[in-house]
Amino acid sequence: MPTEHHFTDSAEAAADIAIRIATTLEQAIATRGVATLALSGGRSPRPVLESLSASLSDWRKVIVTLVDERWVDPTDPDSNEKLVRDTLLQGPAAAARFVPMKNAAADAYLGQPAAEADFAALPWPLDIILLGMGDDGHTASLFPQAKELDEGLSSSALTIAVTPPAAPHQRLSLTAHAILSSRHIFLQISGAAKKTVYDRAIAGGPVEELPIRVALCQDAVPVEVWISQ
Ligand SMILES: O=C1O[C@H](COP(=O)(O)O)[C@@H](O)[C@H](O)[C@H]1O
Repeated sequence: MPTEHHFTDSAEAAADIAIRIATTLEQAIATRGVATLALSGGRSPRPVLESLSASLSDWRKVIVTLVDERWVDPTDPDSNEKLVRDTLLQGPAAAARFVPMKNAAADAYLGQPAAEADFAALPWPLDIILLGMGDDGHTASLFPQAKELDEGLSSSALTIAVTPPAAPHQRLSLTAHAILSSRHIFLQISGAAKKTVYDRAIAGGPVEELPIRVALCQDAVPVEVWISQ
């Protein structure tokens, strides 16, 4: 079962996640000389990333990457890379090494092999995977009812190209295998709608129905969840 942290205020939750990420990265650097952090996109992580940027003094030994990406130009407002560059990778945090998911290929399916090679070159297991969750129970870009979902749940690859059934843009996503090849999974849940989905997910059931169960219904990797209004 995940360890839950409850907050009434989402800003306080975001600040607490940032502190927890920073201390975990510092421990990883002290132990292994390098720390790795894979971030989700969307709306939820913005305050975490803004707070985290100033929470660590030395970013030079940190590798930052993504959990998923929309196959759009990195200047597009929907780009998760843009979110991370605009929020986290500012000031001293610009010294971190950022590994993008998006490359120059024309679409996510054509780009997946090069992205897979980039991700295979990272030092696994990653130290932290920060997950979000959509109101449909998707995490990363493992969407319920996507035609690639079974492969995303069972593949031994690290990455998969995905066409979301009801969301814009082709995606590249970490697979379930990659998500569970991490030392820590942190999950951010804010708002009543997501809390309802989260409660359904931890009650058990098929992972295909609510893919966030990949992270919640397993014992291999410790999971911490920050829940706020
Ligand atoms: O499309 C995505 O959605 C989820 C949830 O995003 P949010 O805007 O509801 O916070 C996110 O975790 C994922 O990385 C993103 O690409």
